[in-house]
Amino acid sequence: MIIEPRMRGFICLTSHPKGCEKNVLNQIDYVKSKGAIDGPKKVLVIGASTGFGLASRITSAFGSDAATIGVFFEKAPAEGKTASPGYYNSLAFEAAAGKAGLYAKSINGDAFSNEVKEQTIDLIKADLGQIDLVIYSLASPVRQHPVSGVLHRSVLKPIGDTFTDKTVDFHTGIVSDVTITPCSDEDIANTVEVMGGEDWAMWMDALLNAGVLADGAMTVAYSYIGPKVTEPVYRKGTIGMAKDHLEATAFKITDDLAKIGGKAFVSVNKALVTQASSAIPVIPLYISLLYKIMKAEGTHEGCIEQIQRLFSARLYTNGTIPVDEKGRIRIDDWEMNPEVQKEVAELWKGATTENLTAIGDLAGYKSDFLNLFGFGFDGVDYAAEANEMVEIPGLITVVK
Ligand SMILES: NC(=O)c1ccc[n+]([C@@H]2O[C@H](COP(=O)([O-])OP(=O)(O)OC[C@H]3O[C@@H](n4cnc5c(N)ncnc54)[C@H](O)[C@@H]3O)[C@@H](O)[C@H]2O)c1
Repeated sequence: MIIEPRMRGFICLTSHPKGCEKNVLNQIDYVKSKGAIDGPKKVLVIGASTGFGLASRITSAFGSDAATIGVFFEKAPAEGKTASPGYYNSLAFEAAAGKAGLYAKSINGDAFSNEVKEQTIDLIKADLGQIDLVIYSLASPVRQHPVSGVLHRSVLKPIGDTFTDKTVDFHTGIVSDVTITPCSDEDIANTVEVMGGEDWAMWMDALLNAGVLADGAMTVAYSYIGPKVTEPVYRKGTIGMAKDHLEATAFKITDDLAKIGGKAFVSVNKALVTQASSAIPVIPLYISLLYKIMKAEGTHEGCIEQIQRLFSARLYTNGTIPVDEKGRIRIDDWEMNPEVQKEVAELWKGATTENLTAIGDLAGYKSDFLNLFGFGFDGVDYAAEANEMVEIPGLITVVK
């Protein structure tokens, strides 16, 4: 079928297999162009199909020749209906890994469930024995708790006060005010259940108890801090409470891993266009302004540049891993540069529908967003028939 983007709100309902392949191949080329990293050899990536998780899988495989197991929750294709982009990304990744002689297998299912954890452990035991790096990169709006069975839904709300500020509808370019009423205590608790550190700790516990973590194994989860303008809805809002919990969980996991000499880290990454971040009010306007400034000064990075730098300049340097006063790795350093932040704050004050295309990088935002779904890549013939039914060979699908 001919596949075109079909937008609904902040998601795109279709994705292009050839375009997703191009997206993955571009990222592989980038990692290869930066040279080898003396990095991990056997890696589990939880949330491996898009965004930072996909970039972590690609960097591990093509930067360090690592064998990778990827866990994700993606929609497989059906006749006349495209798969979700993470599915096609993973297909392309596995094909490229196979060509390069690298082990790569994937598990599609709910990572919050016991079943997916058990399947993953079985696969590690059967194929890899032990792993030396676990990347935890889930972004999800819901989590069914594996013990209580309760379905928790996360919310993106301020705490205490109603929040009003600018936001942009990145499809239309219209800048308007958005008002978000404060959350309830239950909202905070639910968001922490979904995006906090409990599931990360459960994974590490299960892997450790099963004996599938190598001596000195490391685990890294991703967090975000961001600027003052997004603080009420992000870092000081419900999601920020979840990130506080995730960051605190790193210390608990490090204690648990002491017996194998392992360590847990949180890496604070840059704000980027991903499916997860497009859903957060205010963030798209901030990202449009940030991109403009960082591109002008030559410091702009996407997921792959961020993660390649995280591996090569932070995690695997043969020296101590540098952390901030709260024990976090900072790869958002270029974003949080005070000069950059000062410029964003200035632009923010004057941003309107009329001037955003000039003062911000709305075009870059839109193009990155389309790219997430495999659209807008040079070298892909979008007018040609594409086979939506391509499937990942050997994919383990876990249905509860
Ligand atoms: N995007 C940003 O600007 C940004 C910045 C800093 C940190 N982060 C953090 O990075 C992490 C990853 O975010 P992203 O933006 O790359 O998100 P993303 O939406 O691109 O990726 C999410 C991944 O999680 C998987 N997933 C979701 N629910 C799942 C489930 N129930 N079971 C199995 N897999 C599931 C998806 O399949 C996908 O692989 C998050 O913790 C996020 O907070 C994001």
